[in-house]
Amino acid sequence: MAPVPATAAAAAPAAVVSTHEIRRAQRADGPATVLAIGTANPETCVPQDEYADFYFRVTKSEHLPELKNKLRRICNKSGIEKRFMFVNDDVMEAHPEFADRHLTSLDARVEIVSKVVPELAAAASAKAIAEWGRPATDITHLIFSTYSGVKAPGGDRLLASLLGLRPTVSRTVLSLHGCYGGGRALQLAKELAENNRGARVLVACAESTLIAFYGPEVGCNDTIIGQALFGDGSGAVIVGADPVGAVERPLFEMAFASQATVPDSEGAITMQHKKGGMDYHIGGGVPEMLAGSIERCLADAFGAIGVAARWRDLFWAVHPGGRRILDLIEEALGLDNGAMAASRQVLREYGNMSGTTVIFVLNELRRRFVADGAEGADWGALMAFGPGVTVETILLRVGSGLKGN
Ligand SMILES: CCCCCCCCCCCCCCCCCC(=O)SCCNC(=O)CCNC(=O)[C@H](O)C(C)(C)COP(=O)(O)OP(=O)(O)OC[C@H]1O[C@@H](n2cnc3c(N)ncnc32)[C@H](O)[C@@H]1OP(=O)(O)O
Repeated sequence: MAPVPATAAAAAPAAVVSTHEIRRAQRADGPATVLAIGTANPETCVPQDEYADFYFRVTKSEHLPELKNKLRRICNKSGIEKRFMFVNDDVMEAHPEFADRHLTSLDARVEIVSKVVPELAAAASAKAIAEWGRPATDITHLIFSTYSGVKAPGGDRLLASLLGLRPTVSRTVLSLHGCYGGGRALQLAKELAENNRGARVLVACAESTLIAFYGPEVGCNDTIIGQALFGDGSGAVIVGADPVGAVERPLFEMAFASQATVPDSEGAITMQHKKGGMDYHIGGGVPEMLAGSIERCLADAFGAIGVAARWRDLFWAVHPGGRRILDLIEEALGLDNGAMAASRQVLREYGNMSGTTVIFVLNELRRRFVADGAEGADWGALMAFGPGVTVETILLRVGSGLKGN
């Protein structure tokens, strides 16, 4: 053992405190709680019934009428009415190479998204911080999730600076989690908030399809399905334990969180950055695969905390990956058609914004609780899915800030 220098020995505390005591003092007393939510979208809004015309025009693909009809058919059945996006006529005029995935375009795409995605996240975060009611410098941890982040220093650094966060804010980036990014970020925020007394964690998810926007190709149905479903948006949540009475408003308590990987599902959803933009695959059997796994995930989660839950008594914040996913999950759990109204509303108004969508759903649920005085369900489940295939489950309880509105 190395000798202890005299100066270090002199600086040692008089009373010996065990690391167990130090650890106990660091832990929060209560559960991680959602304290504020904010959302934002880019300006360009395309109605779903005009999307096929827009897409085939800007990608100069009118010579493929069968694919255009297929996109129209899927758009009609998508349960989506409109979507927001950064891609518009100006972007495509400035970057005609984006229309052809075989041309090199990743550098140009990264150049754009590494600016606009953190800016969008800043817009959503600023709303969350304003609602929270405390200064941005009280944020202790930042978790930034996006599939557009392929650069260092990353969007988390730009976001922290746009918001004026303290230089000691502890930053983490989650990348390429796709549609389970929001669920993963919230789970991580729960761990941080409960294990660091006084921590206030800003979760910011932001997605832009610009990184993966290219023209249609015969034989590549993934492109058509992606074009029919996905949109751009950002959602931000502030999570902390032991809310400060007069200032902070507990919206949802996070009682338990878990992650599960669906067996034999590795190739079902994939994403990979390539020279012509982000390549993705969404297998045809994804809705069935999720519907077949969801009940086990819920039973395991409620079993772990010893709560006997009846599915139809819960409130639901489920990632609306596609209309059929919500239909099959409702069927698998024996739920009424209205159980996932918040997810369906977000799908209708924004499409699938990948990892950020579940935050929009949480915001919509909050809106509904405020509107009806938090009548009804006390317990609920947030569920998000993505590549892996990965299922994130968070058990929620309505917070005191939503009761008696
Ligand atoms: C803003 C714009 C720009 C966008 C750019 C794109 C950028 C995307 C970038 C993001 C990539 C990230 C991906 C990774 C993350 C995924 C995470 C998830 O959400 S996981 C969840 C991801 N979401 C899902 O998994 C979507 C779930 N699916 C659904 O919700 C529904 O199936 C539906 C709405 C698509 C169609 O309604 P439904 O009642 O089923 O109607 P029908 O039975 O009548 O079929 C109509 C047509 O659809 C066809 N088709 C169907 N599926 C697929 C497929 N996978 N594949 C190909 N085709 C498919 C079918 O063959 C038929 O064709 P046709 O015979 O007419 O020629």
